Amino acid sequence: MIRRLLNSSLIHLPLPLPPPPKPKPTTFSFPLQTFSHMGDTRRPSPTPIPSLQQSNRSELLRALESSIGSSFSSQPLIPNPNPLVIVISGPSGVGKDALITNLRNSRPSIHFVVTATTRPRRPSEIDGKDYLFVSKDEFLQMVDKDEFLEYALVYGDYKGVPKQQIRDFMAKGYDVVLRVDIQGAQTLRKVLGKSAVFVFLMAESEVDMVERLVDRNTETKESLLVRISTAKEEMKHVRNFDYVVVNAKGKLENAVKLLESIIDAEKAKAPKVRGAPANTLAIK
Ligand SMILES: Nc1ncnc2c1ncn2[C@@H]1O[C@H](COP(=O)(O)OP(=O)(O)OP(=O)(O)O)[C@@H](O)[C@H]1O
Repeated sequence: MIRRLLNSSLIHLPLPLPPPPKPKPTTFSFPLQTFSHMGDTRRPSPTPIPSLQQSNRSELLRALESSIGSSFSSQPLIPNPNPLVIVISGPSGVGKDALITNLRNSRPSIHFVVTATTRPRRPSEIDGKDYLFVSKDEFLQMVDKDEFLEYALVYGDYKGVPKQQIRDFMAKGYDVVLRVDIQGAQTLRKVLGKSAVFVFLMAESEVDMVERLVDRNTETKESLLVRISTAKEEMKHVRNFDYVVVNAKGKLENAVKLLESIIDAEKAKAPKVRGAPANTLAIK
């Protein structure tokens, strides 16, 4: 079974894929000579600057270039930002899957990493799209082959983030979103540090969170109790995250919008602000 899985390529990618972002320019040019030659007697006398209103545009630009002492580059002043890794986590039942399903629709250019899991597939889920459903033996063989960036035993089932998918998509310039439980987020923080963006998703109140789990109708009484008591404990980890998104009852779209704003703001950060550029992540 595991051989079939590996031979048929571990990564079941959602197709068709949107076009990847445009590749970055390889050079970054900036007019460095600006005023450094002022007073240099060897410099040829600058072309007189014609009237700003009446002159022809290219004539004016040539005269300005000549006065400045360098030509104006049409390359972007700031190269395209590096691909971003966004880690979405939060207690059970807060709406992580629901949020990601909605984000998928609004941001088709993001790659959503398909987590491998040994838990049974829920009726609404599609193998290879929502999760990669594997047996326990298959999962453990993948562990032996060091195929996971992070994996954990969550409520009796294994879940793991396949490395190769992240490498492949980041190499093509895609931003990637990972969905992990709280222990997974802690491990990923150690592996990725500040080069990934960690988002903690929470419900507005405990009662909302419990109601969502009950209404989802996927748990036994026992597993419901474990999830609820774990969730209370997990709320303490919120301070280790970069952002908190509250998924208020009936307002999933607001949570999606906030997450999109976070992604946009992270992409717009000045290059020096973030730590190591995300696409230089050492995923071994
Ligand atoms: N804002 C919301 N208001 C009401 N119900 C919601 C909201 N967001 C999600 N839900 C519902 O809450 C239930 C739990 O959501 P979901 O399965 O996405 O949680 P999860 O965090 O992925 O849980 P788990 O970690 O256990 O897989 C689902 O039935 C989902 O449709």
